Amino acid sequence: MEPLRTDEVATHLVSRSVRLPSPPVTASLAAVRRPRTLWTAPDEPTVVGGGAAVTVEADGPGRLREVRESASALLETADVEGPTVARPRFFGGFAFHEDATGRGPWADFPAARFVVPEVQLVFDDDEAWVTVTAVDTTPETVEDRLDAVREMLQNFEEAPPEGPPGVSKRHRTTSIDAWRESVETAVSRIRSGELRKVVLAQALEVELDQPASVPDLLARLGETYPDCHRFLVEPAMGASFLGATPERLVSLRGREVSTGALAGTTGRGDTDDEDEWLAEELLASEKDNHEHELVAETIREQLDPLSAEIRVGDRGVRKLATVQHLWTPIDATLEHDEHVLSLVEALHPTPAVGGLPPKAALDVIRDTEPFDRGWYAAPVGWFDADGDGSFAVAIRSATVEGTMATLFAGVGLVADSDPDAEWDEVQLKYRPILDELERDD
Ligand SMILES: C=C(O[C@H]1C=CC=C(C(=O)O)[C@@H]1O)C(=O)O
Repeated sequence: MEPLRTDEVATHLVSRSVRLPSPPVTASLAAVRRPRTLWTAPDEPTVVGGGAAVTVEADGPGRLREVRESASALLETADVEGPTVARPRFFGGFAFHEDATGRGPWADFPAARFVVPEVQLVFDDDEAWVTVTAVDTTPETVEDRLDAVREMLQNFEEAPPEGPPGVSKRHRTTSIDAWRESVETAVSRIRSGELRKVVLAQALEVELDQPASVPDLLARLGETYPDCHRFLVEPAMGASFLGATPERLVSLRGREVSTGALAGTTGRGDTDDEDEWLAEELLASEKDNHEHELVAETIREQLDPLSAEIRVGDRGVRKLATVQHLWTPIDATLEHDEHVLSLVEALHPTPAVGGLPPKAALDVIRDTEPFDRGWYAAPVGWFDADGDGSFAVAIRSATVEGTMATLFAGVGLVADSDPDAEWDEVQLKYRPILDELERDD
């Protein structure tokens, strides 16, 4: 089906849900058809989506508003029967830059793309629900399809999990010399007062020994990074974009907002003592605290005009399998009702992935990075008919297409950043995905 452009007349959505004996998440993802969706987030039901009942795309500076308007028109008139947990939702995301170029693995990724899955499975504690949504059809047709999908899921034979596919070749988009030069130039611009912080990234293209199984890859990421947001978004054809990100951009329920600042990084120790020492060193580091404070301060400033109250928690250390980060939880209560996409628009890109001032930082990123960021470091997530929703920042991520994968990782640069230390930090941030692609032998 052709995506709906935002200037098209809305069609009529029909959606029905039924409860299922909980099937395994990975098998469900393997069973549904493209474009597939996966969303898992701490304290939220996991969602698997298959197919697209409707697709909304937009580009340019008004892309978030356009998506919201098209989606709202569809959801407001939808004929929905089912419990709230199983309600149809739009899943998708945006490119990092509003004028996305779609180079390299991003050829099929527009500047903004959301789908209502045709088949949506929601896993909430021990319960699972399947929802079928279709456009311009009768409730009876949707109910028949729901029966067929339920039967297919119940009879689906789960294949044994595949291990990592193995990596045969690697190609860096940035050499160490080019990196040193870029970091030195960025740092001197920061020292001269032109900007305060910029996040520069690299891409790593890897050739796999065999095509990666996306459901298995995501399942392994879930075992190693259980507290991260895991996501999968796919255009109908072309690459899959997936990741396990520790960074929540924003979640909105009613008027309650949850977000946080995540910036400042160190490695994990080989022993408990070394790990603790690294965490203490991170908490005491002037450079990392400055890098972090710029993010926390900007999020507070961006939420301020929309909020009746903002609550900033204590700064602590968030430990992940391969790195540890400085982390400050930030919650707010909104003054008025808002759509989550308005908050996404206000917050993206935070200085954890862009920089400060935002425009100067984005110019440095565009002028320096020799590859297209595409959807890396951009918002991915979902929203519903009430404008509630949840978005993560798509870092610790990669595109996967057949036997090719492209991994992305970046670092925040401030006045006293050292090019070689930042290079090492980028390599650490490739690990979550690379570890699941490489074979041990
Ligand atoms: C841009 C990335 O990480 C950001 C999030 C946490 C810590 C960061 C840092 O310490 O530089 C980055 O700002 C990435 O992983 O690609």
